[in-house]
Amino acid sequence: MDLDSWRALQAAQQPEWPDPDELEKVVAELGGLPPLVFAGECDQLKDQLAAVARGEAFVLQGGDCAETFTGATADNVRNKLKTLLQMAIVLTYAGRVPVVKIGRVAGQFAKPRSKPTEVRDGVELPAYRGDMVNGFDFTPEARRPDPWRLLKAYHSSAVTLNLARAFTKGGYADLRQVHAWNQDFVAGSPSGRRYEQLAREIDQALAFMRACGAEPEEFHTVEFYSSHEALILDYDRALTRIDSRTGLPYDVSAHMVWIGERTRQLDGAHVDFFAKIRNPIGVKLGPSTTADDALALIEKLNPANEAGRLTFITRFGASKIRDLLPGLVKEITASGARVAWICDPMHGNTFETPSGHKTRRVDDVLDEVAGFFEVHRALGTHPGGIHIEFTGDDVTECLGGGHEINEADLATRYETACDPRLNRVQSLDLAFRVAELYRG
Ligand SMILES: O=C[C@H](O)[C@H](O)COP(=O)(O)O
Ligand SMILES: C=C(OP(=O)(O)O)C(=O)O
Repeated sequence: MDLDSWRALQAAQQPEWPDPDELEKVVAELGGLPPLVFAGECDQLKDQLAAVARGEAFVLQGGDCAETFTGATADNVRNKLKTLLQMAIVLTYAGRVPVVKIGRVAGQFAKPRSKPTEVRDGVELPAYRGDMVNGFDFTPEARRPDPWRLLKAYHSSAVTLNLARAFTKGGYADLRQVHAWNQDFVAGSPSGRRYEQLAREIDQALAFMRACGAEPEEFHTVEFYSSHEALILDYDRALTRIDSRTGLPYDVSAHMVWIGERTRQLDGAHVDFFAKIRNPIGVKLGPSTTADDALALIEKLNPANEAGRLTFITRFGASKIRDLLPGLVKEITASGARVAWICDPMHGNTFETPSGHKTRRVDDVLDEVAGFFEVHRALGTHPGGIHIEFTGDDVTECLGGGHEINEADLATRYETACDPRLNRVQSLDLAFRVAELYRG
């Protein structure tokens, strides 16, 4: 199998590295570094995603739009996990469904952009493409792509994943901590109070289980998986290893990787590379996707029709999902293809305010999710999960939600390096809404 056949194809959204020799050195170094995840863990996630495709579990996938090197701190990682755990417990308890927890973490350092350059006050510089490629500051030095950043992305991913593993396996994710996840600014919000009630019910259920002598391992730790958009192919190729058990290639930079809306060209480099690796993979599908496009992607990426291998992450926008999703789901279901369907209610709902802030309305996010459930319920197919951009902090990047953030508030704590994220209260609101939709 030629793992490098993608090199002969058109690869969209790649940086123009100024010095190919430097890139070669970095890639050689990355190639000798240990895996961040094990192939067996990727297989385990694939099995869980197969359950999602069968309608037996639900995916909660989320994290920053763009992770940053300076953001890889204990507080940040803990706050993100706390949010994810709170959302997952709401979905599990109120939605009555097993939740597969996947972070957009430990590798989400590269961004596709609509325009290759950015202009400010008449000065034009390369667009920021994520910390893996260049710096956020608007200076020629920062915006120059630097291949040594690939190595920094690896180390930052390792640090983040190490923390995430420690938090999820070392007691923090224990169900007895269910109240601790609800502290600070989130606790006083309506969803925070609703959560507290739910946590009390969980306490009682746990006490009852303990009294019965039952205390399964699952109550003390959670399975948590990493994922990112595998955009910069030099990075993901350098971290692809042959699994000693099976002799098959896995991208060991994350458990799951996905192809973005801007790089899913059927004859492009990304699809070719993804066809070779054995991880569970996702493909983002935007409003221009036809059923034929999706069927051709299935043929290339999952010819064996293995459940759990391929997840479609739709991101149509609230105003389009009810018109565009049914045709796609109908034809793909009729073809017999086994895919999991996940809704990304963020990327089709972005707009810019007159103040120049990229934002999203929480109402649009909720509406797209509602549309996703309506379409799948009407067709008898499984609404398999959500894919969101969120943070564990009290940021003001999306409009509306529990604390009613309005346009004038956006500048207060607008901290994203790329697209606007839900804050923790908004994320919790969403989790309650999704749980209702799931049970309904
Ligand atoms: O996160 C997604 C994309 O990278 C992002 O939406 C592109 O943003 P842009 O239109 O500002 O380039
Ligand atoms: C770029 C992203 O999304 P999309 O490919 O759907 O635009 C993303 O999820 O970061």
